[in-house]
Amino acid sequence: MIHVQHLTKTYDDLSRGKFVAVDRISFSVQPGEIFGLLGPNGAGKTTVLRILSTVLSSTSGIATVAGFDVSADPAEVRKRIGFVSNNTAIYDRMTAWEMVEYFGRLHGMPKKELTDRVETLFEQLRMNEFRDTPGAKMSTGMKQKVSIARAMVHDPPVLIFDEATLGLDVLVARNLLSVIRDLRESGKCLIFSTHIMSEVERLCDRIAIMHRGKILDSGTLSELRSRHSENDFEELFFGLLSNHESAENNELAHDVGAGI
Ligand SMILES: Nc1ncnc2c1ncn2[C@@H]1O[C@H](COP(=O)(O)OP(=O)(O)OP(=O)(O)O)[C@@H](O)[C@H]1O
Repeated sequence: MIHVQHLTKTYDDLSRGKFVAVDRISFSVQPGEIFGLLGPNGAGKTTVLRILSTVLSSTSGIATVAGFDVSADPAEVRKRIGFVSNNTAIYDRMTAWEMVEYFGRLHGMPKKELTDRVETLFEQLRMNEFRDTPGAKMSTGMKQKVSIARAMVHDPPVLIFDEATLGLDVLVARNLLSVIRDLRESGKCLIFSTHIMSEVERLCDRIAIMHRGKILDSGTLSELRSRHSENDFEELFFGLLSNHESAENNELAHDVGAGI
């Protein structure tokens, strides 16, 4: 469903010059699977997800969603993808219902189909008690549900959650994780990015650990544990990060020594 191969993104940064934010990464995600992108701030997660959702172009490499190339067929990709982040704008004066319906209209959904779909979503995400509440009066949890509903209104087979639990209290975050599990059961293809280790441990079928633009390793939790002979996931994660940093520093020292 999602295929990423040797994907690279270089930014022209005023202070850092050419900066490689994503460095030749590859991964695939299948329907009915939750794929976790785990990495510290600045690892490159958001950049990858923004390329997949067609809002950012890559420098090189290939990314396809449901068989459509993100650069060649962005409109086809957008039809098949929903994006949930932690900073989706919620309009103060629109009600929950109006906001979700509005996004359905943007996707060109016919009236009857749209009304049925919004009914189903409000039921599924338990949003009926605040369907007429305007954005200005919503709690953080209500706003997050509206963000999810509007990302799902066109029933995309792929859903991307970018640091979606950031700033949520534990109860709301827990509820979101359970919604994501339900989506997996319904066969959706899901990518979940976070810097919180316990979330990927509890939720994800496969995990890619990202740092400084690279995927350091990926696999199921048990594959990662056995490959690195480490049962404690936190130890495993920090071990991978610090090995990578030492290797990069050694490479740099070698290049400086050789006058490169
Ligand atoms: N427009 C830009 N111009 C220059 N550098 C950028 C730009 N956008 C992102 N970066 C840099 O690219 C790197 C990766 O950023 P990105 O936001 O993808 O990381 P992330 O893993 O999502 O981290 P975070 O959780 O902090 O958002 C960072 O060093 C960031 O400063």
